[in-house]
Amino acid sequence: MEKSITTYIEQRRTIKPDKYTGATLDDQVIREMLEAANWAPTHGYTEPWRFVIFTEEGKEELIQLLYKLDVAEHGENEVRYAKIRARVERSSHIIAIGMRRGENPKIPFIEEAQAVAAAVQNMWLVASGKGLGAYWSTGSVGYSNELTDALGWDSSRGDSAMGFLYVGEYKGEWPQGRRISGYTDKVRWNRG
Ligand SMILES: Cc1cc2nc3c(=O)[nH]c(=O)nc-3n(C[C@H](O)[C@H](O)[C@H](O)COP(=O)(O)O)c2cc1C
Repeated sequence: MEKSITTYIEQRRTIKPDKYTGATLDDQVIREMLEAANWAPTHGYTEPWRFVIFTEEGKEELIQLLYKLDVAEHGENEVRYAKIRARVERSSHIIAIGMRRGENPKIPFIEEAQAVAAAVQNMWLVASGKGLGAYWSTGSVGYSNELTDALGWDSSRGDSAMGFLYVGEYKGEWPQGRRISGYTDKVRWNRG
């Protein structure tokens, strides 16, 4: 039987790079994810999501960039360097996520950020639906001006990086999801 959309949503999972096989996926699956991202909703067709895809030799550049930002915050640290390297190397593609501010001043920052999050969710659903590992990491530098500008966006005009979606092949058992409470604890109905 075909899976329903709610099942895809419930089975979307965070799977971190230490669980990936290390194999390189065909770019085609990433293109499908990006196509899904581009169908996210926006207020005023601003379509603010931007992505930089690091794969193959590009991963080395990302390791150096992430470590440079990490050193600025924590100083030189070999253990941290090894963690950054392993996370990137185990991944097949790492999608740097950005929000590019539109020209319409009536659209507030929060709406552009929400649109980007919707785009990431779309990508993530496609990845999980294909049984791939995916992990959205923001960490301490995920929104920084330094990262934003290093990725080719412009923090001075309000653009912002929004972390990374790590993607990789996963062969393990599909993880169980967990929620602290059901939706009924977060919802109030009003029928007048
Ligand atoms: C905007 C955003 C940023 C996140 N950043 C991190 C992060 O920096 N580190 C981390 O371990 N998990 C991060 N996560 C993943 C969450 O921890 C994860 O989604 C949560 O544990 C629920 O698991 P699930 O995605 O399998 O439902 C982030 C998730 C979102 C939505």
